Amino acid sequence: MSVVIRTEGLSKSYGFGGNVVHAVTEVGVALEENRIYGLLGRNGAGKTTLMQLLTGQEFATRGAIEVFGESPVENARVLDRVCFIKESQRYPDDFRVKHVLRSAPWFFANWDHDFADELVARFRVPRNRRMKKLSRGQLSAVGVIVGLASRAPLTFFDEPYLGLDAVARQLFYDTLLADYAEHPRTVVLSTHLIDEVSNLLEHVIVIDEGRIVIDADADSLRGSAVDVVGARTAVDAFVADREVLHRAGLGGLATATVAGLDEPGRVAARAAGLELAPVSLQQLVIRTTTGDNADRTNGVTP
Ligand SMILES: Nc1ncnc2c1ncn2[C@@H]1O[C@H](COP(=O)(O)OP(=O)(O)OP(=O)(O)O)[C@@H](O)[C@H]1O
Repeated sequence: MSVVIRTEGLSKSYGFGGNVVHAVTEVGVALEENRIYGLLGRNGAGKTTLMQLLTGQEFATRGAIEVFGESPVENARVLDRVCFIKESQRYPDDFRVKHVLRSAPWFFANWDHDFADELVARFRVPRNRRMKKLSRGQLSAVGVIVGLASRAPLTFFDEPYLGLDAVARQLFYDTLLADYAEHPRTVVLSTHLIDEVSNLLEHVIVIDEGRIVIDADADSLRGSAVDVVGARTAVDAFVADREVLHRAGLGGLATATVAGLDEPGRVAARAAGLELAPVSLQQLVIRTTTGDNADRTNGVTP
C-alpha cells in the first residue's frame, strides 16, 4: 500500500510572546491509500489545524509534510487531488445550490454529475435556493454531497454534519461506504460522533492537546481495551505493570481501563476475581483524552 500523507515532527503554533497556542505538536503520521481514517479528539485538540496543514491552508511552524509525495502548499499537483469539506465553508454571496454543483467540476477532476444529482434528491436539498438561505442541516448536506461526488483521491470531512438530522447522517455513512467500495479513495473523517462512525472507520487517529495519542487499526483497537473491575486492591495489583488508560473508583471498588490485554492476561484477571467488560471506541477515546488521569499513558499499541 502506498502512503498518501506523511508527516514528521509536524508542529503548528499560533500567536506570539506570552500567548502561544501549540495547536499541533510533533505529529508524525503515515496515512495509506484507500482507507477510511477517523481523526478524533476533543474540542480544540488540533484536528482542524492538522487538516489545514495537510491541505496547505496553514503553514507549519516546524516539521515536514508530504501529501502524494510533495508539499501541499500552493501545489496544484497535490491540491487537485484533494477535497476538504469543512463546516465553515464560505460561498459567493449570490450562489445557489445549483451554482455550487455547476462549479464543482472545475475543482474536482473526478466529479460525478449524476451521482451529485442523485444525492441532492436523497438529501432533499432545494437546488434553486440561495446558499445563504439554507438551513444549517441543508448547508451541511451540500458539503457532504460535494465531498462524496468529488470522488477526490484524498477527501477530508471536518465535522461535516452540523445540523444534519439522524436520517441524513445515516444516509451519509451508508452512501460513503457504498461509494467507497466502488471507488476506493482515502477519506479522513473528523467527528465527535464516534459511536456513529465506529463501524465505518478502518484506522483511528486520536489527537489530544495537539499530540497524537492513538494511531491504530480500528479493528485491533476495538478489541484492545477492556475495563477491569473489582476490589481496589485486586485491581491495583493486577494493573501494576500494565498500560492503564484510565482509572475510576468508588470506595473499595475500582475500574481500570487496560490496553492490549491478551488472552493469558484475561485468564489471569478472572482468576484474580476481577470482571472484564468491553470498552467501545468512543469510551476508549474519552478515557484516553479525559486529561484528569495521572495514570494516563500516551500511545496505545494494540
Ligand atoms: N488562527 C488561530 N489563532 C490562534 N489559535 C488558534 C487558531 N486556530 C486554532 N487555534 C487554537 O488551536 C487549538 C486547536 O484548534 P483546532 O481548531 O485545530 O481544534 P479542533 O480539534 O478542530 O477543535 P473542535 O473539535 O472544537 O473543532 C485550539 O486551542 C484553538 O483555539
